[in-house]
Amino acid sequence: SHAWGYAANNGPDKWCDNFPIANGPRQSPIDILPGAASYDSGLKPLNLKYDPATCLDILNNGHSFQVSFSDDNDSSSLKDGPISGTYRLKQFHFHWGASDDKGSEHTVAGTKYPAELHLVHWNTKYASFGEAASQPDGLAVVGVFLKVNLNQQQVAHFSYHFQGKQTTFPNFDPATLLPGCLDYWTYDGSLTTPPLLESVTWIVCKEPISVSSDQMGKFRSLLFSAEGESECCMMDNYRPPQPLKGRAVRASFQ
Ligand SMILES: CC[C@H](CNC(=O)c1ccc(S(N)(=O)=O)cc1)c1ccc2[nH]ccc2c1
Ligand SMILES: [Zn+2]
Repeated sequence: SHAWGYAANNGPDKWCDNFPIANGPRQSPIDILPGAASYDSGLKPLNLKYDPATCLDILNNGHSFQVSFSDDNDSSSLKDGPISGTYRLKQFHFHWGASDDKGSEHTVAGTKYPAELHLVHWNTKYASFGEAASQPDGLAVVGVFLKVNLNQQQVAHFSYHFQGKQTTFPNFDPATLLPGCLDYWTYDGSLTTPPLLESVTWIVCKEPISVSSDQMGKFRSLLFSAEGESECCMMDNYRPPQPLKGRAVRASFQ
């Protein structure tokens, strides 16, 4: 399989070599221009329902760490917002930078946040995540910006893991990662990592959540490398904004 990553030799500028859709018409992330987003009164509030009992494990997959959820029923799911039907939570993960001045994938009028959370959901009109991931309305990802609040307590205790390391992570409630205000921008986009499939309805929250600088330090202590390999800290695992190519960005708020 393709050894894509975020280094100079296998990073975002090289992904088009093995994944030509990288230059497709609905790639993500994008730079969100609030002044150019059109308020759509038809957009409903997000209806997020998460059951901590569905939280399975935490895995360092070599590109980020992801917390996976059992998705054999609707107990952790997303409805309303810009979507129709029910989308089940599959996993969440983060993207972050080597320093607090970068790390988010979406940007807001050029502003980069130190990190970005992605809550990945799939449309239950399809049989599985894998099938949904290849459909234009298959996935819905809720993006939440993280900002550093110097005396903020820990968001969650993710200690460092080698690539491939997996540990149980019982009863984590992802609702604790949501901002108080769920105003959002929405647009049609893609996965932000290979295979870059153009199957994502993006829902990016306007309000960031706060994390401690210690928490950011813990992210940066994660490793891209596997056990026994020369240690390579996991950071700057973000794709830069991609061309909008005429897409509309709608706002759920005025
Ligand atoms: C279909 C892709 C999937 C792996 N990737 C993801 O699940 C994924 C999810 C969200 C985002 S983001 N940053 O946009 O929120 C990026 C990637 C995936 C799943 C099963 C697979 N079997 C073989 C290959 C393979 C790839
Ligand atoms: Zn992501």
